[in-house]
Amino acid sequence: MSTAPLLDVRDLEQRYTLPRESLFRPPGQVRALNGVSVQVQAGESLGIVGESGSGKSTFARVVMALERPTSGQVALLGRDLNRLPPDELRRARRDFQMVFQDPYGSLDPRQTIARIVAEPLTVLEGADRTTFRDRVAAVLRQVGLRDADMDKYPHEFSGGQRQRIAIARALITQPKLIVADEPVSALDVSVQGQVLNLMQDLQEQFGLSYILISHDLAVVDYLCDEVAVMYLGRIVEQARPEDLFERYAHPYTRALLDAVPRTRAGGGRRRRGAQAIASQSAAATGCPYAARCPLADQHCRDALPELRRMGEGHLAACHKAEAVMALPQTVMEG
Ligand SMILES: Nc1ncnc2c1ncn2[C@@H]1O[C@H](COP(=O)(O)OP(=O)(O)OP(=O)(O)O)[C@@H](O)[C@H]1O
Repeated sequence: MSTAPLLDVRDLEQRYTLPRESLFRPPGQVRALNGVSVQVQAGESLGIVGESGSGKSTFARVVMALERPTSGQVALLGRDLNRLPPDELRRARRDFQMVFQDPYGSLDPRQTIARIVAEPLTVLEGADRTTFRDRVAAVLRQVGLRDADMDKYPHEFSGGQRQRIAIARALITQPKLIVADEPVSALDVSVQGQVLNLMQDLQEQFGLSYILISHDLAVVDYLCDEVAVMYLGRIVEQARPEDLFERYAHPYTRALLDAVPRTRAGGGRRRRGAQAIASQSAAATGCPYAARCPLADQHCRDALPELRRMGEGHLAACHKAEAVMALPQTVMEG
């Protein structure tokens, strides 16, 4: 039996016009999202990985309806968020919340934890924040903090605790989807696991879905049912984590895996190594990855590869996918 997805993203395009370099030249454009389609089922989690500049944060902002896409659709529970009147969009925000990367920068230092955590309710229900103390206390307990913490200020907490506070703020509206943009990358490695465990527990308890954006493949492996690999605004591979790590079909996925040595199932999480910044000056035709790809031939430079099925639930946009899958996939023996 197939059920309607919680989130249905279709053909998302986001172009930014760059400032004119000179009066005599037309302004340049960045195609931050280039035809992204993806679905998330209720209670399931999607990881988005890719280098800096691949469009991950743009995807998060557009899915959160913080910016309107140039074209394409973001439907949550069957409602196209970009077509909702402002009032309905404000009410719909109850169902999707965001957790940001920086637990230091994302919490207002002048506000108490109670006010910070109650903020989404204030926006939604417009009532006085003091009436929300019981609900704040309840979510603080859910994230492993104490009732008394609500009268403190952010500087009194460690990085991991601040991220728990940010998660509490996202949880307070009882959302169905939480978009988490690099939720643990600013934290010590020892604390990362605790926050990911908490996110997993909350998912089981409340049937939440996550979109988890990370440059760290180990993080998405831990928490996600499915992983999409982005390169220059496109999804170039999408699969269950075990397939992505053990049967990857795109050379860019291999390059990402090579950049972060790790072991599966061993808790061998590590911080990222040096990551190249992807260039947006991709040729209009051909595979955007061809210039960096060791397997590229003339066909790759001429024809854009579409996403195609490589196995059950496994998509890859590579003319050489079969050859990539036939390579010894030994990079994971970290
Ligand atoms: N408001 C904007 N105006 C112009 N260009 C933008 C804007 N936002 C993003 N971009 C460009 O869009 C591309 C994708 O950026 P985005 O921040 O989404 O990538 P990312 O994968 O999230 O990178 P990072 O991991 O560094 O956050 C980049 O080339 C970036 O410079």
